[in-house]
Amino acid sequence: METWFIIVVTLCISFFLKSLFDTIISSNSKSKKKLPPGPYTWPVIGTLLWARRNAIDLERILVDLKAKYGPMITLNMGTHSSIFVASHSLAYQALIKQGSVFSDRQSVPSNNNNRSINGAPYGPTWRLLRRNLFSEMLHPSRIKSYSKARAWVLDILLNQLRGKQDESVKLVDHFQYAMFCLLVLMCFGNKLDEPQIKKIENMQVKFLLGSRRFAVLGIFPRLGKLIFRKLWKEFNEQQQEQQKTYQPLIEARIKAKEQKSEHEDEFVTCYVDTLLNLEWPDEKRKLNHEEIVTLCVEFLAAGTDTTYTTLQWIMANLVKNPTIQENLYQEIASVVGEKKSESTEEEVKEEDLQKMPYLKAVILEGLRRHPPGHFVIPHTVTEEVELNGYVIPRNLTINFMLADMALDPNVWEDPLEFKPQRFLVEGSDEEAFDITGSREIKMMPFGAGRRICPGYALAMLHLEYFVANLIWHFQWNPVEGDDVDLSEKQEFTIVMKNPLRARICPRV
Ligand code: HEM
Repeated sequence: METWFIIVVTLCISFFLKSLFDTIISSNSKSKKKLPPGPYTWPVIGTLLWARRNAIDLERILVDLKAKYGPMITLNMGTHSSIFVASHSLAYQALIKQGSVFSDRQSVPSNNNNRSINGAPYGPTWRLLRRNLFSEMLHPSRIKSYSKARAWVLDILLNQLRGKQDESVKLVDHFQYAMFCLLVLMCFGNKLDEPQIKKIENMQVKFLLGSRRFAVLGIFPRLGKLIFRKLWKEFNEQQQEQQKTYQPLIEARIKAKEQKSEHEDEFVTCYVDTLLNLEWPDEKRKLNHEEIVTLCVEFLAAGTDTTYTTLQWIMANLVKNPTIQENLYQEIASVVGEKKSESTEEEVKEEDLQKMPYLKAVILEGLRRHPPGHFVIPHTVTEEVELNGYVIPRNLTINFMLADMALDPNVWEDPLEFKPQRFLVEGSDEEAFDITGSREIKMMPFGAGRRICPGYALAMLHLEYFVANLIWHFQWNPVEGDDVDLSEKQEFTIVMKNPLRARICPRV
């Protein structure tokens, strides 16, 4: 018999058994309550159909299903079933009120026991790694210690853009390069040259684009190694390439730390330093270099793509809406004055950003209208639990439709419009918008609750700093005859289908 035929039959049988197993587990749940409603999907056919869909298709289907079934929907996607939540108040009940139950993760394909922050189950490994990132690298004082690094990267970006003044520039490439320069420095403590940054950029982008295909390896970890041999090989090769690239940077950092006393004033702690100090309490040993590389890959992936994608969406809206751009420029100029010379070293300083409520409103509106991820990373529950009268079993993933929530006309007036002023509370002492959702969830571009993005404050700072400076240094105009197109496309995040091009004109 042909090998491919055996593989297809094995695959179909295993998917069928897995679906059956899920159904049995769900129907055997301790509670007599039902799963949230949803359409019936044939196990094998369903698998083949779902395999072809991306997040944008999935979201469109879910929006239609929401109209029919309500704000909680169960979808059998062939290989697994998932529950989707499309309501602010239910997201609040789950992620904030019952946060400890709703913060687990399903295991993903991994050679390292899920020892990354986003992949680790809710427990001691996750707590250790997340606390290290949050209290070491993302502590406000550490974030501040990188202000010189941000000024260095801004200078690189402004010089690149000045060189392109009369062209219609494809901006996202420059935003991407800038974010990599910054995050690589924060990660490895070293200002790398352009070819090195480009190499890392390409490797990380390849890894992120592959991650959707690699997800299938986690569904049947053992059988998957046999069935998807080529994919496993590719996955392993990518991991080896990462090791080969990052290992020398880690070693260089260890050396630099040994010589630290010679350059004490210039020494700023980087992510690798914090990881080299960390110890697994259960095994009483330090992290090995392979484990450190995994965490560096995560740091770069989480901190670059999301931010430069959002930066592009925000700048696109400012090109499309000249009045909003002008209002923003007026606010910036009222705080720091007009730009006086051509120098790219002049900057809107970080401490000035606090005095710019309209800038903050522009960034929040960008995150509402164009969150880079339309769903959170799938959660699971630590124990079977009920939500809104339905059962959430342990073996199913639960996801939150954050982009859809941000367009709910019951919460947001004219939800499709880009209106930063909706975030301004004029003449009121009311606190600024709470992006963490700890009091109420109206939108959640960073997630909410215990798994909320730990990098949200850093991301907000990066967006505010770069948008303010890009608007203060240049006027941004549409390219003649080329209307800014806000259509979406899925890559790792949801990006502009037709990347932004603009004519940029220095203010001085
Ligand atoms: C505009 C920028 C960003 C957006 C919109 C964003 C959004 C998100 C979202 C939606 C999640 C999933 C939350 C969940 O599963 O419930 C997440 C997780 C995460 N993000 Fe971000 N993020 C951004 C920037 C960053 C930055 C700058 C870093 C760090 C340098 C970072 C590190 C992480 C990590 C480590 C996780 C996993 C958290 C966990 O599982 O406990 N992110 N982010």
